[in-house]
Amino acid sequence: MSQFKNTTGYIGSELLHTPGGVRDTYGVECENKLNVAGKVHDVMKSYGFDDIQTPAFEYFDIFSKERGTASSKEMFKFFDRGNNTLVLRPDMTPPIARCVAKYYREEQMQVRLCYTANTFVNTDPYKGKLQEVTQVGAELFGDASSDADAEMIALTVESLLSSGLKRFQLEVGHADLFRGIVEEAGFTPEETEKLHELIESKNFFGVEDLLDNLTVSEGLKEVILKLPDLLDDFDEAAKFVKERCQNKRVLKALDRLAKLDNILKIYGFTDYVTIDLSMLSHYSYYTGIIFRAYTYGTGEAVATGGRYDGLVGQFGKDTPAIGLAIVLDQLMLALTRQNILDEKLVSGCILLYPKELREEALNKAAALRKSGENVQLVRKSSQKDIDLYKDYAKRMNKEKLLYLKDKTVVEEITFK
Ligand SMILES: N[C@@H](Cc1c[nH]c[nH+]1)C(=O)O
Repeated sequence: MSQFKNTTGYIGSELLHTPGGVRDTYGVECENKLNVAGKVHDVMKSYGFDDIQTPAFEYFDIFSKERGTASSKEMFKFFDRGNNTLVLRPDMTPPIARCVAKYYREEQMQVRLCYTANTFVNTDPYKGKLQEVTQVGAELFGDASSDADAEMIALTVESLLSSGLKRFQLEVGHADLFRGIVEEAGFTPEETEKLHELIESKNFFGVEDLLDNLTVSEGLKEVILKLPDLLDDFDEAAKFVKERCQNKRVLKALDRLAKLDNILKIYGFTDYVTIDLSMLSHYSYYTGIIFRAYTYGTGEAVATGGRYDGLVGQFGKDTPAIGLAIVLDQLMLALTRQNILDEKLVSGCILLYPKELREEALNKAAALRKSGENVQLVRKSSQKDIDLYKDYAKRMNKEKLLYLKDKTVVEEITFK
């Protein structure tokens, strides 16, 4: 910040800014955000998840390269007094995995944990991406079954529906498909990274170019180039791949997706789900199914998740895991742009009293609060007209103004 007082001594507007990439949420927007977070959280609780909170910053090692989370350059780093490197968590999954290894080390059965927490990613602020987002997430440990896969997909669908969102698609893939294909092709890590990058940025001319310059069978080439178009019929897509690639990892992944597809039919959520065999994982800790949900109004995913059977083991407890996160800020953006949210939430009341009636007012406010009403006390200035208070109550989106006129008379003015 350059200077915050100008020559006349007034505080400059620089002081009112937040850094690029982070923002304030207030008023109706904040109310709506907390409401939606509450609804999603209720769905997670209804699936038997218990709450957990972890610190906003951790030792760097929790998020180091081996964990397979966000890259080091995408993290906000700083030092404690002992010169340890700390990071603002870019992702909730490694800290929860750490907790499971620490607090549930002996548990042999499922552990279900959920959270509402902010994550911080140090992206280029000029790219317009939020650097702090709220996630409402759930992680299921100790269950390697395809039933668990399907349940987490169902939970994602139900969480999104609970927010009021109606039109969205959950794309489901498998982390081992890409890995198996490049393994079969015998690509080097550098070639694999390049291919990953090109597919991720949907640069299929680039992909074709790259494949033309590598030694790779026609069949595999076809698989890599055609996969993104094979979204309509999973069985057809799987057949197409199997005819061209017999890699064990790939076959196992296809088998797993077929099982998932069958269980999802029982949930009745197949309309919301598309199996996309070309999907890539954005974090390398994923080992099984991966998924992301998209809707209108934002290009970014409103939910992300996947299976990560190797991560908790890195913290000392070998256990399978799968989880999801609803990206609340993206979801709110979509709900706003789709006109699903209330633009004006009216709630609570103001109890206005002259100072002579203080005791009556305090008693009345206490009684109203006990009965569940939200009450804001305002002492009336004898200089100010009642209309000023009416306008104020409206501006503050209150449902009503209660004006204590004398010991027993309350004038009620409602604004709904
Ligand atoms: N933490 C992941 C989502 C997730 C939760 N559990 C598994 N994956 C993300 O931020 O994208």
